[in-house]
Amino acid sequence: MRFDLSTPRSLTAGIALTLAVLAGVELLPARTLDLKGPGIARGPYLMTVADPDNQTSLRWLDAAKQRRLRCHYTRLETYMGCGLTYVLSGNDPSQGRDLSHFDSIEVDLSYKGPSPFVRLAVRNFDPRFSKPDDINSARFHSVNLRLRDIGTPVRVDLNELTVPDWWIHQFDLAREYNRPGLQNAVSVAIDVIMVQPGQVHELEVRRMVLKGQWVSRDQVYLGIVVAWLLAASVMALRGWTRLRQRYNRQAREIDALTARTRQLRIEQEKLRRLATIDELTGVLNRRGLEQSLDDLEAAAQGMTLVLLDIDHFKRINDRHGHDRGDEVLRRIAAVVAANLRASDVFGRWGGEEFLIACQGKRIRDAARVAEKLRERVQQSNIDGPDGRIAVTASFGVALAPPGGSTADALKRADAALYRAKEAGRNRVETDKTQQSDSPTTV
Ligand SMILES: Nc1nc2c(ncn2[C@@H]2O[C@H](COP(=O)(O)OP(=O)(O)OP(=O)(O)O)[C@@H](O)[C@H]2O)c(=O)[nH]1
Repeated sequence: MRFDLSTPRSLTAGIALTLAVLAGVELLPARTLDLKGPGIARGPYLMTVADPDNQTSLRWLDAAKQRRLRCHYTRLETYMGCGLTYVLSGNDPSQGRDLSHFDSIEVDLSYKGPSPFVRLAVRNFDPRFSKPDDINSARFHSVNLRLRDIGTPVRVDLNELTVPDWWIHQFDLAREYNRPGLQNAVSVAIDVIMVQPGQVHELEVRRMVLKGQWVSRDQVYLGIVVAWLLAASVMALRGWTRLRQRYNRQAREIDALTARTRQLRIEQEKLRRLATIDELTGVLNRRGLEQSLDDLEAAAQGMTLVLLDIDHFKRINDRHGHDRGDEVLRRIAAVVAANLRASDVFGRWGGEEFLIACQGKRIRDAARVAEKLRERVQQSNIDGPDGRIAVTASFGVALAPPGGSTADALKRADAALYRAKEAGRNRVETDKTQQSDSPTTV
């Protein structure tokens, strides 16, 4: 199963696992170390010095079990030890046991005597300052157990152990060395201090067991937090990657759509152009001309219209054939186009008839343009296998004043053209009804 926190199933599984781990930590049996157990510590040793008299002042009451000891000093000695020691180091006095994993020590002891408390002490060998040949240089930690606290098994938290002032003063070390720490404990002792001559102290140590967790709760909690953070990070990363992939895919789709739209626009433009272009001559066809005239009319700036009709074109067709007739049409279109301005609108109005719309021209100027075109057409004789084709054209010119009707102007241009034909062809006639010399431009 893929662990995905975004699914309710995985989330439930994650929560269940967390609860199971938390419960497991609570239910896990405690880690124990019985100092009196076999092979754990050497001893217990009586706290004697090499003074043969002390042998009698300090002795086991049960030599076989070595649990009960009695101290009775009859006179003041240099060292009046009254207690027992468990040695945790082996042959190498600098190698002790790491007790830092333990939280507490359970002691079961009894005491009879005048002392108000019994002392529990642990020494820790620290290679930074402890010397193997001087056990006193191993850092001393102790806690005093008052009489009301003993007699029955008592649990002493290892945090209660402190480094006493006398030890700090004696070694005068840097402050950080005086902090409690049991990473390398070399001995654990139970004793009575400030023993006076004549006093009798009886001490029995029945149990000394260290207790702790196999895994520290803090570590477990930290592990759980880290695991959830990791899972959340993986989720976030996966989500981000998915978003990124979706974004890239959509970006690619948008690119493809944009390219397709661009292509369609180009094709549409091509089609639009094709629909407005005369296939034979390549100039605007009637539809194209009508669109352009509509635009000019909408601009309301006025225009002059020149209708051009090839003279006796039927005869050309008849004499030279339809193909040559087509060629003449193409040639005339080219000649006219070459003699117009870019702003002029020009196209084939139908058959052998062409229309020129000049924006903002006086009718006189338009007539002049028509005259020039007439000459150019006349000069454009077309040579062919069956001889030269003489071509002329007649022109009708009319004015569409600003805001005036183009259709009306076209009729008048047509009437003028008719007159040109009537008058013998190869000539320019202008519309008489709307003659005006005022410019149509603003
Ligand atoms: N080759 C060719 N001929 C065409 C085309 N369109 C029209 N025509 C011909 O053009 C001729 C026009 O003849 P008419 O309208 O009688 O006019 P015309 O012979 O030019 O006489 P006028 O205009 O009076 O000088 C017809 O014979 C049409 O068939 C074309 O695309 N190609």
